[in-house]
Amino acid sequence: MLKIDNISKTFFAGTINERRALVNVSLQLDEGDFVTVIGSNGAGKSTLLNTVSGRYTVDTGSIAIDSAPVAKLKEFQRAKYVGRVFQDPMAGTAPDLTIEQNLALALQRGKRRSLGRGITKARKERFTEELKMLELGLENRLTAKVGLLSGGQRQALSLLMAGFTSPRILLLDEHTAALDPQRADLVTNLTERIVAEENLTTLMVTHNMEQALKLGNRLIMMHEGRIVFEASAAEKKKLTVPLLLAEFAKIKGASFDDRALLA
Ligand SMILES: Nc1ncnc2c1ncn2[C@@H]1O[C@H](COP(=O)(O)OP(=O)(O)OP(=O)(O)O)[C@@H](O)[C@H]1O
Repeated sequence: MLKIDNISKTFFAGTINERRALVNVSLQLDEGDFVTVIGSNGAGKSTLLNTVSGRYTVDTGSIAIDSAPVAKLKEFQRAKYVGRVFQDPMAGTAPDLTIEQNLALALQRGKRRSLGRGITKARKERFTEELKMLELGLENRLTAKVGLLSGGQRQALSLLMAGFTSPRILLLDEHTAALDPQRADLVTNLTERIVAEENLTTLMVTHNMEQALKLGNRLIMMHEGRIVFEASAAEKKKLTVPLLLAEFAKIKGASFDDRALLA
C-alpha cells in the first residue's frame, strides 16, 4: 500500500543551517495499517508526512503508493491518493465557503475542480447523512460559512472531508493538538471510527502517548531523522506509557553517548 524505501531529506544542505530531517528512513504500511508516529521535537515526523504528501521531495530513496512510484510527483498530482488533516484547524477547510461547498470541494479532490455543479440534491442528502455521524449538529448548518465553526468542529469536518473519497493514505499531523481536551477526545474517537469504517491506511503523528497507544495497530518512534523504535501489532498491545517513556530515555541517552564518543 505505502512503501517508503530508504528516504533521506536534508534542508539547507551544505550551509551552516543544515538540518538532516530524514536519514535513511524505510517504512511499509499494508492495506488498513494504522501507524502512530511519536518522537521528540524536530525528530522528522512532519517531514516524513510531508514527503508522502508531496509537499517536500526527497533527496534520495523512493516512495510508492499502491506500487506506483510517487516520489517525483508534485503535491497536487498525489492529491488523489492522499487525505490529510493538519494540526491547525484553519488549514483543512476554506473559511469563506459554506459547509456544503467545502464538502463538495472535498468530493472533487483529485478530479477537475468545478464548484458550480458540485452541490446537487443527492449530494446534499449524502452530506447530511455524513455530518450526522459527527454528532455536532452540523447537518442543520449546511449553508453556514465554515469560518463560523469552532476549532473542534472544523477539525471534525476536515477529518470527514479527508476520509470522504477513501484516500489510499490518510495523513494526520497532530490533528488534535490544538483542541481542548473534550474536543480532542471527540476528534480522537471520530478518527478511530472513520479509519475503521473505511479501512483507511493511516499515518498519524502525535505527541500524546496515550493517543498513540489508543489508536492504530502499529507504532513508530522517531529521533533525529531516524526510526529508532518500532512496535508491531502484537508488540503495541503490550505497550504502556511508562514503557514508551523508558524507550525515549534509552534513545536520548544513547544519542548523548554517541555524541560524547564523537567529541
Ligand atoms: N521547511 C523546512 N525548512 C528548513 N528546515 C526544516 C523545514 N521543515 C523541517 N525542518 C527541519 O527538519 C527537522 C525535522 O523537522 P520536523 O518538523 O519534521 O520535526 P517534527 O518531528 O515534526 O517536530 P515537532 O514535533 O517539533 O513538530 C528540524 O530540524 C526542522 O527544523
